Amino acid sequence: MNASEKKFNKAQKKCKGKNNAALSQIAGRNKMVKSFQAVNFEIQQVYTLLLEQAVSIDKVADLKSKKEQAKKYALLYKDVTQNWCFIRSLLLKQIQVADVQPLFAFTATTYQIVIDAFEFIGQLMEQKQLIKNINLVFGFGGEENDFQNCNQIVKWLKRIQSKQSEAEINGVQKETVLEFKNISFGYKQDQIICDNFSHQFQSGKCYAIVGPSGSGKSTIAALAIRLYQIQAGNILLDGQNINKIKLQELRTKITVCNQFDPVIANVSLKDNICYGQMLNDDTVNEIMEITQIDFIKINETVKELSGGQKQRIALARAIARKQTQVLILDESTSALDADTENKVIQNLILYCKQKCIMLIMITHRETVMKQADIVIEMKKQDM
Ligand SMILES: Nc1ncnc2c1ncn2[C@@H]1O[C@H](COP(=O)(O)OP(=O)(O)OP(=O)(O)O)[C@@H](O)[C@H]1O
Repeated sequence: MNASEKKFNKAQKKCKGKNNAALSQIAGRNKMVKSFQAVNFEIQQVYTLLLEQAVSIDKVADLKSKKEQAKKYALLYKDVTQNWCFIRSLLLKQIQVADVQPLFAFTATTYQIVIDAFEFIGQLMEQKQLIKNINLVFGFGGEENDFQNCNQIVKWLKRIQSKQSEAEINGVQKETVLEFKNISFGYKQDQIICDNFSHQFQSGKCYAIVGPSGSGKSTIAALAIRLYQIQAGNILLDGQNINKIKLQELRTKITVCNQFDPVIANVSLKDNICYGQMLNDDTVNEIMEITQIDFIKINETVKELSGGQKQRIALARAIARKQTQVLILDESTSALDADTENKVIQNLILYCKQKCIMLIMITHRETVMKQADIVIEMKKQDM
């Protein structure tokens, strides 16, 4: 066991039971947020929370002189808004500072989010002592300056948000090829998960990726959207190396609906599905039909949901992304009963064929596998 693994194990022990589960969940949700790149929606969510906190402040004095400072904060904020699950959990007091302290010991990149979020909060509160700052964010009982920053951020976020909304509409569908060319990857140097994997995926076709647990199916999805860097080979989207494609653009073209607990915001079903995009009610209703969402009305606020209901909203959100050319479903229907799952998969396949979207389903279910045009079997590597 090397030094970082020892640290990791020690930290995990400290971060007992419930906290550990909550943090893993947040890390998973954060991955989902990263892959969706729906920054404007995330901004709106955090913005609402901040606004609620700052509501008692009437107006901001001397905005102009603080413009540059506010811009800096806003840009920083935008960058880390991808980590909003974590920040939001802090703001909502769902987790406490003490819960996350052990994570500082983690060296794995997954937990970089924690450090990013802490750095952000630190900078937001103008470099004051870190923990003290976090308490200020929690309570918003701080000095006037903090509120001013908060209001300025809000204004800048609004501008960033309106620009992004404009950019996100007008999706076009076209023929797409996603090619994995002799790729090799392992999370650790001495542990190969994908060994010389190659496959060419075409749009309009439906694929199933199957194989034993741990064979690297989800890893393939993560590599396609550059959550990790491959160690050998190339991944090409329409002939272009994905490393050369802007992350935002790549993750707009390739949507991964993963098996993590999806982020469901306490807003209307429509807003949860649109997730920052502008869609009309007819489109949302059509998506609800495809994904068999019949347990809640379009304008109803989403509250308590079962696992299968959450999964259907996550699926709806994935297919609602207008610029998606490649849709990867990573066991996205695993919590549905057999009947509903079959209906949803059938509808999805039809929808993707009509729209010329490449559909890749990662699954353990034979019924799902049977509906695919092409089945790709992953093999577990010897460790
Ligand atoms: N973030 C990570 N850090 C380190 N190892 C990881 C990480 N994610 C997955 N692994 C390891 O990589 C291997 C492949 O995992 P992956 O999730 O891709 O498999 P899978 O075929 O999708 O499995 P399942 O069918 O159980 O979902 C597993 O041994 C897993 O423990």
